[in-house]
Parts: sequence; structure tokens; C-alpha cells
Amino acid sequence: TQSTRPQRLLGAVQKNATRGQPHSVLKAIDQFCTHTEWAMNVGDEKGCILDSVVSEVNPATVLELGTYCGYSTVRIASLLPPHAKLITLEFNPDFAAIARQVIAWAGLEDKVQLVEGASGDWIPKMKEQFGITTFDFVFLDHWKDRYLPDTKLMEECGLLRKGTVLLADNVICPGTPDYLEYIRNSPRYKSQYFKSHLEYTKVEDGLEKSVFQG
Ligand SMILES: Cc1cc(-c2n[nH]c(CCNC(=O)c3cc(-c4ccc(F)cc4)cc(O)c3O)n2)ccn1
Ligand SMILES: [Mg+2]
Repeated sequence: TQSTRPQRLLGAVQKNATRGQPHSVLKAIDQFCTHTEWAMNVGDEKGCILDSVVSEVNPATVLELGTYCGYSTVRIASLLPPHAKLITLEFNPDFAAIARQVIAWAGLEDKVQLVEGASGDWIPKMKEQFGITTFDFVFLDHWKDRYLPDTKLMEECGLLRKGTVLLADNVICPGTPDYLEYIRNSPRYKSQYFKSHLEYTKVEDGLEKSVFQG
């Protein structure tokens, strides 16, 4: 039977990366996606911007919406302080199964809680299920038409505090026009655009960083 792209990506990690070395996992995925098969990881160019924002925030609690194969999960988790918690939500069970193995290969399973299901269902349950009060950092990288409703949902559920940083991938390609319109015009956020490119391509894309003002 045919393998899937995520399965082939995992194979490249297991073949070319060293267990317990997150950097080698990221390198193996980026090489696979550059030379063999494109895949929707945030990639190294936008990944460097992600690294700098995560390092600046130095978050104790992180929410990632959209795990896919775990590339950005590994990228973020490798920068977190010892007792920090990263919760990542993945809708597709096949993607989640691969992501668990990629995260384990990187040796970061103790920092990561991967939850399978839809963001709209899980965001209201964050406090009771995971003992979260508020998130210090949120990486939005899931269905592009869910960025705006889920941001409003996080506000309503009291999951954001003064200073919480939201970083949104793909605000140009595939694009999140309603989210950009809202977040750039809301007095409750201070936003900044980081111009970049769609992973592994020359197509324009970018990340939008927004700080909740409380
Ligand atoms: C909890 C929860 C989770 C999800 C969820 N889980 N996993 C995802 C993946 C979402 N990501 C993308 O669709 C995506 C697409 C492209 C792309 C594709 C094709 C092109 F031609 C150009 C660009 C590029 C990217 O960088 C992307 O991130 N959503 C959904 C709902 N609830
Ligand atoms: Mg993305």
C-alpha cells in the first residue's frame, strides 16, 4: 500500500537525524522538503523568525494550533525553559501519529502535550483539562479560516493576558484576511508583520506578531 507524505517525512527523520538532537530533526525535515517533497512545515526561513519571537517571550505556557508533523513543535519546544508546557492541537489523527514520533525522536516528549481534535472544541476546555490559567505564547498555524474565530474564543475564555504574544503563520499564503483585518484594527492588540516566504518556495508569505493589551 502507498505511504503518505507524513510517513515519508518521518522516514527521512529516522534515517538522517540523531535521536535526542532536535536540531538534526529540523535539518532532516528541511532537507527532505527542499530536495524531495514539499510539505507544510513552517520551514527554516519563517522558523528563524519563530525562534527569535519565542526566545524574546521565553514562555512558560505555549499553545500551538496545528501540529502537522511536529516541525514547529520541535522548534518551539527546543527553546523552552525546563518546566515550560507546550500544548499542541492537531485535527488529523494520521498527522498526530506521525508528529508524536517526530517529537519523540527529538527527545522532547516531556515538554509537549499533543491533543487530537478541533481547536474550537478544545480551546474552551484548556483550563479544566490542563490546568492552564493563561498562555504566554500562541502559535497559530491551523486552518486559516479558524484563526479569527479561535482568537475571539481565546479572548472569551480568558486564556490571554496582558502581554500574551500571538504569532500567526501564513497570513499572506494561503492567507488569513479576516484575521489580519481584525487584529490590525483592534485596540486590544499591537501588531507587527514579518515579511518572509512560503516554506521552501519564493512565494511571499509572512508571520503576524500580535501582543494582547489586556
Ligand atoms: C486543532 C485544529 C487543528 C487544525 C489543523 N491541524 N493541522 C492543520 C494544518 C493547517 N495548515 C495548513 O493548512 C497550511 C497550508 C499551507 C499551504 C498549503 C497549500 C499551498 F498551496 C500553500 C500553502 C501552508 C502552511 O504553512 C500551512 O500551515 N490544521 C485544524 C483545526 N483544528
Ligand atoms: Mg503554516
